[in-house]
Amino acid sequence: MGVVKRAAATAGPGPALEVRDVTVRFGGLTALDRVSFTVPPGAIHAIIGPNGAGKSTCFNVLSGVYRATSGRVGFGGHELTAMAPHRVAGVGVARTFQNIALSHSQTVRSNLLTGRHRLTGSGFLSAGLRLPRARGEEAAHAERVREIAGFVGLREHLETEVRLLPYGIQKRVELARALAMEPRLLLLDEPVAGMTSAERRVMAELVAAVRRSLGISVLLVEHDMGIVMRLADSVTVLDFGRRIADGVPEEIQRDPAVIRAYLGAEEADADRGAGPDAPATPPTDKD
Ligand SMILES: Nc1ncnc2c1ncn2[C@@H]1O[C@H](COP(=O)(O)OP(=O)(O)OP(=O)(O)O)[C@@H](O)[C@H]1O
Repeated sequence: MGVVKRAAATAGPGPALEVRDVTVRFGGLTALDRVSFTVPPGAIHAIIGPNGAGKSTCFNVLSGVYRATSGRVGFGGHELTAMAPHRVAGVGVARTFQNIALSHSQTVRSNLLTGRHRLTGSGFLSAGLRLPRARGEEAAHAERVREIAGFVGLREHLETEVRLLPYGIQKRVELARALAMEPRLLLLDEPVAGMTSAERRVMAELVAAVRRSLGISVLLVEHDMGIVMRLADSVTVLDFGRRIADGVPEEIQRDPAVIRAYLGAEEADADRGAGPDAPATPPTDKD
């Protein structure tokens, strides 16, 4: 992995993310029920909980995909709950997706350049006409894409079409595309899902490096408790849309309500005949 600095435009610590009393209802179902938590600048914060707890709904509210029924999400003076996804990205919040959302028939380079479009000051018209300012910008974007690709260990794959790469590397391209947007807060939706243990280790190191080297805050949804307990400074636990615990990983692992929620989920899976690979896992750091 190479060295990359935070881009000048986003230098300095970003603001805190403040989620306050967010409720989301789908008809009669309350997917999130007055959920609150804070992600301080430069922190790695995880949201965990059994299946159906409301984690994805929470991400979708933060990234502008879902509108909250009530509550607020503040980020540096911006109210995210009122914004469409492209505007959320515009204030420095980038996300990755549980299922990779890249242009598979395009190269890694063009996927990363797409991630930078919101930063293109001279606009597509002048870029199309290749005016001098646009040409300068184009070169700066190309250089930054090379740096970011180096940072996530993708430089040798820049000219490869995404569909030809192994899954674990595609997940890194997804992370790199989010970084190409020069975010101040990164929302990672199950970044190690479906990976081998070697790929998981690489991704965990990368996420730690994103915070350490770039100072970017990270909000993480992840089922792999080993990764969560190793990476996160603090954890919010959801169950049936409610926040049942919030604290440092060591506290969370010992919290009786958390243990009950996970054991309850396991019993429910057992009742439904789910096998030993059922995803609900009590939050130990041994898996
Ligand atoms: N668009 C939607 N319309 C209706 N119900 C929804 C919608 N999105 C989520 N839900 C419901 O809201 C609840 C929370 O779902 P959500 O996907 O947020 O949970 P989760 O914690 O991310 O689960 P998993 O770990 O399985 O991904 C579930 O009961 C789900 O069925």
